[in-house]
Amino acid sequence: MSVIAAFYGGKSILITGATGFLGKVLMEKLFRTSPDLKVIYILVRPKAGQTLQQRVFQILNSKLFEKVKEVCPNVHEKIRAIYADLNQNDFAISKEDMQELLSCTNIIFHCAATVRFDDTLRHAVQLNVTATRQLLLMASQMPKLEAFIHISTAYSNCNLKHIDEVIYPCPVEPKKIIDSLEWLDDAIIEEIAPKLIRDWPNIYTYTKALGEMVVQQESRNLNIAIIRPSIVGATWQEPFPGWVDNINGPNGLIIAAGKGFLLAIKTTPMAVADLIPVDTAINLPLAVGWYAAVHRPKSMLVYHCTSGNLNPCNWDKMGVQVLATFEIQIPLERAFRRPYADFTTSNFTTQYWNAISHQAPAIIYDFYLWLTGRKLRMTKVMNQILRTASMLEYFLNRSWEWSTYNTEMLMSELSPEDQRVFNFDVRQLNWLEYIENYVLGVKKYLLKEDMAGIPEAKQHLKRLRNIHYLFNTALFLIVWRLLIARSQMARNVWFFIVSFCYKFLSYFRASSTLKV
Ligand SMILES: CCCCCCCCCCCCCCCCCCCCCCCCCC(=O)SCCNC(=O)CCNC(=O)[C@H](O)C(C)(C)COP(=O)(O)OP(=O)(O)OC[C@H]1O[C@@H](n2cnc3c(N)ncnc32)[C@H](O)[C@@H]1OP(=O)(O)O
Ligand SMILES: NC(=O)C1=CN([C@@H]2O[C@H](COP(=O)(O)OP(=O)(O)OC[C@H]3O[C@@H](n4cnc5c(N)ncnc54)[C@H](OP(=O)(O)O)[C@@H]3O)[C@@H](O)[C@H]2O)C=CC1
Repeated sequence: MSVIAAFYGGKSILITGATGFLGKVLMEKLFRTSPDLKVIYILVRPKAGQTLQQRVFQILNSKLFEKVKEVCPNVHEKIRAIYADLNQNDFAISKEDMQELLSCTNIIFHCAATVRFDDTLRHAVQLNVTATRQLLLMASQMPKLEAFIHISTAYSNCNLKHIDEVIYPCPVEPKKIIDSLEWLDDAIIEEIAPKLIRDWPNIYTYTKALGEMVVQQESRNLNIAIIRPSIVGATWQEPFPGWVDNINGPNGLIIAAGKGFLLAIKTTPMAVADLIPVDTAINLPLAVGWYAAVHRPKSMLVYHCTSGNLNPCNWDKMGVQVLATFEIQIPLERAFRRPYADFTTSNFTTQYWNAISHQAPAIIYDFYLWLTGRKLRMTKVMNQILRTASMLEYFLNRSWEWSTYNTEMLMSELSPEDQRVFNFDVRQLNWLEYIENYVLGVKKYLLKEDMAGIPEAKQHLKRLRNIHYLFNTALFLIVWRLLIARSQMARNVWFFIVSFCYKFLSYFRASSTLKV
């Protein structure tokens, strides 16, 4: 029997960000392994025309929750969606709901955040810093609270090369930033943002670092732990391999490569691709929640949830495997070109590829759409992909060392059964198999493509390959013909090649005649 699963039995658990990528997987695992838990409170806002109930209904009826419904048939009764907007004072939670949360909650998993790299400083501070402070204030009024687990990111200190499992101070106090945002207007805030974030690559990582500082400063006598996952990817094993449902992190680029939109990207091939499967990234907080509540460590512990130092994989290996899977086994439907990718570290080559292989074909394709009276779209899609690629460049061209002392220590504290049920040992991960399942998951669960369409997609790739060869041959012949017409040197080379071939063939024919 799993000690951790038993620990969550009968508990009231509060999750923020439960409608997000990590939040959904966390909720699924809790219901599947501890179906006897009392209730999961989730703080949700209405979105895209859907009420809270519709959002919860959609999540519970998704493929991800299929196994949960078998193990925990009354899952609908155990989930309590509470209206909340983390951008508002007191999260806009009603008095009655607030009372219930304060008096009943045993464990908090704080996953909500804005993960956009290009968010405004005001919004990112509000969500990643102020809301965290507000939640800690709420937590301090919860008499039954046993543990508060804060999900941060391994890149919150990506301005450093070696990162330990400690909280590093930010140059400016979070409180000062929160206070000044109250009276500064948006234009000024955006002007000072680059000066504030200094050597952080974007507002997201900077505000996550501020969020950690707030957790440290406002921890009072709470039992808190911080988890820092690196780049979170599709599920490895649970509830089934390859599940993924958003275009963040690598997902958008994987699609762009598979569809043949993206043929090159500025990447250091040997840099470590520090991916972590989402099921691993939630098993660790679940184990930490148990450990913090039961063992009550004297100080707040930080846990790195990374793969680089235990089971490294580089971008080259990852890129090659992604492309091979698309090309040979699981092509995407209606690809624009054959999946192919070049890794370049030079700015000049990147600009060249962007102009010749990305923007020019997009413009030509849009011209064709215009001629045939259809809506232009390729240039917009291509610009979006190139913008995303340039935002991710920072992470594709650097490697970090994260120490994992606390994570490994926790691993050794678990019983063999818990090590199996709440596995976060990435040393057991087979990258090639994982990437294959990941690519399959992108096709099946993210793009919702039918597997029955694979033969047709393969035929389409074959046609694209033939068009590619035909196009290259025609281009070569045209260029060569023009060169011969205009340059004496080209004519000499041509003459040399033809006479060499002729001599070689004559010699070959003569020697075979002699043998007879
Ligand atoms: C060898 C490799 C070389 C490869 C060679 C070539 C390829 C070879 C193969 C590939 C190799 C494999 C690895 C690849 C490298 C991975 C690197 C990963 C590094 C990650 C580091 C992360 C570190 C930190 C980790 C963390 O700690 S945390 C999380 C990280 N955070 C993020 O990852 C957010 C980033 N992104 C943004 O910040 C925003 O995305 C932004 C970018 C500003 C754009 O923003 P924008 O242009 O506005 O575009 P979007 O709004 O995003 O959407 C755009 C459109 O897609 C639509 N759409 C949104 N959803 C969906 C959805 N489900 N389904 C369908 N559509 C959707 C949306 O409707 C909109 O369509 P529309 O409405 O325009 O028609
Ligand atoms: N994905 C990754 O690669 C990594 C993620 N992390 C961290 O993990 C955590 C979860 O990330 P992930 O699941 O990927 O992010 P998502 O963007 O998928 O989910 C974010 C969650 O926060 C909620 N949220 C955002 N704004 C509000 C608001 N104003 N009020 C209420 N809820 C809000 C969203 O709700 P709604 O659905 O309504 O928008 C959603 O549930 C974050 O803290 C992130 O920093 C760390 C490392 C890597």
